Amino acid sequence: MKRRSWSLVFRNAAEGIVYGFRTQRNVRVHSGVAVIMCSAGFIFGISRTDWMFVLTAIFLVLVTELMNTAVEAAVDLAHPHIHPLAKAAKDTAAGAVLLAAVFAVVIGCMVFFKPVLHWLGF
Ligand SMILES: Nc1ncnc2c1ncn2[C@@H]1O[C@H](COP(=O)(O)OP(=O)(O)OP(=O)(O)O)[C@@H](O)[C@H]1O
Repeated sequence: MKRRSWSLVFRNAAEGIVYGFRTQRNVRVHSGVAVIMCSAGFIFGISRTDWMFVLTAIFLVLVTELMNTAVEAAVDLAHPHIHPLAKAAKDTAAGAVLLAAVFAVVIGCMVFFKPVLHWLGF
Protein backbone atom coordinates (compact mmCIF):
# COMPACT_ATOMS: atom_id res chain seq x y z
CA MET A 1 0.00 0.00 0.00
CA LYS A 2 1.26 3.49 -0.91
CA ARG A 3 2.61 5.54 2.00
CA ARG A 4 0.22 8.40 2.86
CA SER A 5 1.47 11.97 3.31
CA TRP A 6 1.28 13.51 6.80
CA SER A 7 -1.39 15.96 5.65
CA LEU A 8 -3.56 13.08 4.42
CA VAL A 9 -3.01 11.17 7.69
CA PHE A 10 -4.21 14.20 9.67
CA ARG A 11 -7.11 14.83 7.28
CA ASN A 12 -8.34 11.23 7.60
CA ALA A 13 -8.07 11.43 11.41
CA ALA A 14 -9.97 14.73 11.43
CA GLU A 15 -12.66 13.16 9.21
CA GLY A 16 -12.98 10.35 11.78
CA ILE A 17 -13.48 12.84 14.60
CA VAL A 18 -16.05 14.80 12.54
CA TYR A 19 -17.84 11.51 11.67
CA GLY A 20 -18.07 10.60 15.37
CA PHE A 21 -19.34 14.09 16.25
CA ARG A 22 -21.89 14.13 13.41
CA THR A 23 -23.30 10.64 13.88
CA GLN A 24 -23.05 9.93 17.63
CA ARG A 25 -25.28 11.82 20.05
CA ASN A 26 -23.09 10.70 22.99
CA VAL A 27 -20.01 12.28 21.42
CA ARG A 28 -21.88 15.59 21.12
CA VAL A 29 -23.21 15.35 24.69
CA HIS A 30 -19.75 14.56 26.10
CA SER A 31 -18.20 17.39 24.06
CA GLY A 32 -20.76 19.76 25.58
CA VAL A 33 -19.92 18.52 29.08
CA ALA A 34 -16.21 18.99 28.27
CA VAL A 35 -16.84 22.64 27.34
CA ILE A 36 -18.76 23.15 30.62
CA MET A 37 -15.94 21.49 32.65
CA CYS A 38 -13.30 23.69 30.97
CA SER A 39 -15.38 26.84 31.50
CA ALA A 40 -15.81 25.91 35.18
CA GLY A 41 -12.06 25.31 35.41
CA PHE A 42 -11.38 28.87 34.17
CA ILE A 43 -14.13 30.43 36.31
CA PHE A 44 -12.97 28.74 39.53
CA GLY A 45 -9.26 29.13 38.70
CA ILE A 46 -8.42 25.49 39.43
CA SER A 47 -4.79 24.47 39.95
CA ARG A 48 -2.41 23.12 37.30
CA THR A 49 -2.68 19.62 38.83
CA ASP A 50 -6.48 19.78 38.76
CA TRP A 51 -6.35 20.84 35.08
CA MET A 52 -4.25 17.75 34.35
CA PHE A 53 -6.89 15.49 35.89
CA VAL A 54 -9.80 17.32 34.25
CA LEU A 55 -8.17 17.24 30.79
CA THR A 56 -7.22 13.57 31.24
CA ALA A 57 -10.85 12.75 32.10
CA ILE A 58 -12.20 14.74 29.13
CA PHE A 59 -9.83 13.17 26.61
CA LEU A 60 -10.34 9.66 28.04
CA VAL A 61 -14.11 9.94 27.54
CA LEU A 62 -13.82 11.37 24.01
CA VAL A 63 -11.17 8.84 22.96
CA THR A 64 -13.21 5.87 24.22
CA GLU A 65 -16.34 7.32 22.54
CA LEU A 66 -14.52 7.46 19.19
CA MET A 67 -13.15 3.92 19.69
CA ASN A 68 -16.69 2.77 20.51
CA THR A 69 -17.95 4.36 17.29
CA ALA A 70 -15.17 2.62 15.34
CA VAL A 71 -15.99 -0.78 16.89
CA GLU A 72 -19.71 -0.34 16.12
CA ALA A 73 -19.00 0.56 12.49
CA ALA A 74 -16.52 -2.31 12.03
CA VAL A 75 -18.86 -4.87 13.63
CA ASP A 76 -21.87 -3.70 11.58
CA LEU A 77 -19.77 -3.93 8.42
CA ALA A 78 -18.26 -7.33 9.21
CA HIS A 79 -21.39 -8.93 10.64
CA PRO A 80 -24.66 -7.01 10.33
CA HIS A 81 -26.66 -9.93 11.76
CA ILE A 82 -27.13 -10.95 15.39
CA HIS A 83 -24.10 -12.79 16.77
CA PRO A 84 -22.82 -13.31 20.35
CA LEU A 85 -19.34 -12.07 19.37
CA ALA A 86 -20.82 -8.94 17.77
CA LYS A 87 -22.65 -8.34 21.05
CA ALA A 88 -19.46 -8.98 23.05
CA ALA A 89 -17.46 -6.51 20.91
CA LYS A 90 -20.07 -3.75 21.15
CA ASP A 91 -20.79 -4.30 24.85
CA THR A 92 -17.07 -4.31 25.71
CA ALA A 93 -16.50 -1.07 23.79
CA ALA A 94 -19.52 0.46 25.54
CA GLY A 95 -18.10 -0.74 28.87
CA ALA A 96 -14.88 1.16 28.18
CA VAL A 97 -16.90 4.35 27.64
CA LEU A 98 -18.81 3.74 30.86
CA LEU A 99 -15.59 3.30 32.88
CA ALA A 100 -14.14 6.51 31.39
CA ALA A 101 -17.37 8.39 32.17
CA VAL A 102 -17.36 7.16 35.79
CA PHE A 103 -13.72 8.31 36.09
CA ALA A 104 -14.72 11.73 34.70
CA VAL A 105 -17.59 12.08 37.19
CA VAL A 106 -15.29 11.18 40.12
CA ILE A 107 -12.66 13.69 38.94
CA GLY A 108 -15.34 16.35 38.39
CA CYS A 109 -16.67 15.87 41.93
CA MET A 110 -13.18 15.89 43.49
CA VAL A 111 -12.07 19.02 41.64
CA PHE A 112 -15.26 21.13 41.68
CA PHE A 113 -17.03 20.10 44.90
CA LYS A 114 -15.17 22.55 47.17
CA PRO A 115 -15.11 25.54 44.76
CA VAL A 116 -18.85 25.15 44.04
CA LEU A 117 -19.66 24.91 47.79
CA HIS A 118 -17.56 28.04 48.38
CA TRP A 119 -19.30 29.83 45.49
CA LEU A 120 -22.70 28.90 46.97
CA GLY A 121 -21.61 30.45 50.27
CA PHE A 122 -21.17 27.30 52.38
N1 LIG B 1 -24.97 -7.75 15.65
C1 LIG B 1 -25.33 -7.80 16.93
N2 LIG B 1 -25.43 -9.00 17.56
C2 LIG B 1 -25.80 -9.09 18.86
N3 LIG B 1 -26.06 -8.00 19.63
C3 LIG B 1 -25.97 -6.78 19.08
C4 LIG B 1 -25.62 -6.61 17.71
N4 LIG B 1 -25.61 -5.28 17.42
C5 LIG B 1 -25.94 -4.67 18.57
N5 LIG B 1 -26.17 -5.54 19.56
C6 LIG B 1 -26.54 -5.22 20.97
O1 LIG B 1 -27.24 -3.99 20.98
C7 LIG B 1 -26.50 -3.02 21.73
C8 LIG B 1 -26.60 -1.67 21.05
O2 LIG B 1 -25.93 -1.76 19.81
P1 LIG B 1 -26.02 -0.61 18.72
O3 LIG B 1 -25.20 -0.96 17.56
O4 LIG B 1 -27.45 -0.25 18.51
O5 LIG B 1 -25.31 0.53 19.50
P2 LIG B 1 -25.92 1.95 19.74
O6 LIG B 1 -27.16 1.81 20.58
O7 LIG B 1 -26.03 2.59 18.40
O8 LIG B 1 -24.79 2.55 20.60
P3 LIG B 1 -24.51 4.08 20.75
O9 LIG B 1 -25.73 4.60 21.48
O10 LIG B 1 -23.25 4.13 21.53
O11 LIG B 1 -24.38 4.60 19.33
C9 LIG B 1 -25.05 -3.55 21.78
O12 LIG B 1 -24.37 -3.08 22.94
C10 LIG B 1 -25.30 -5.05 21.83
O13 LIG B 1 -25.59 -5.50 23.14
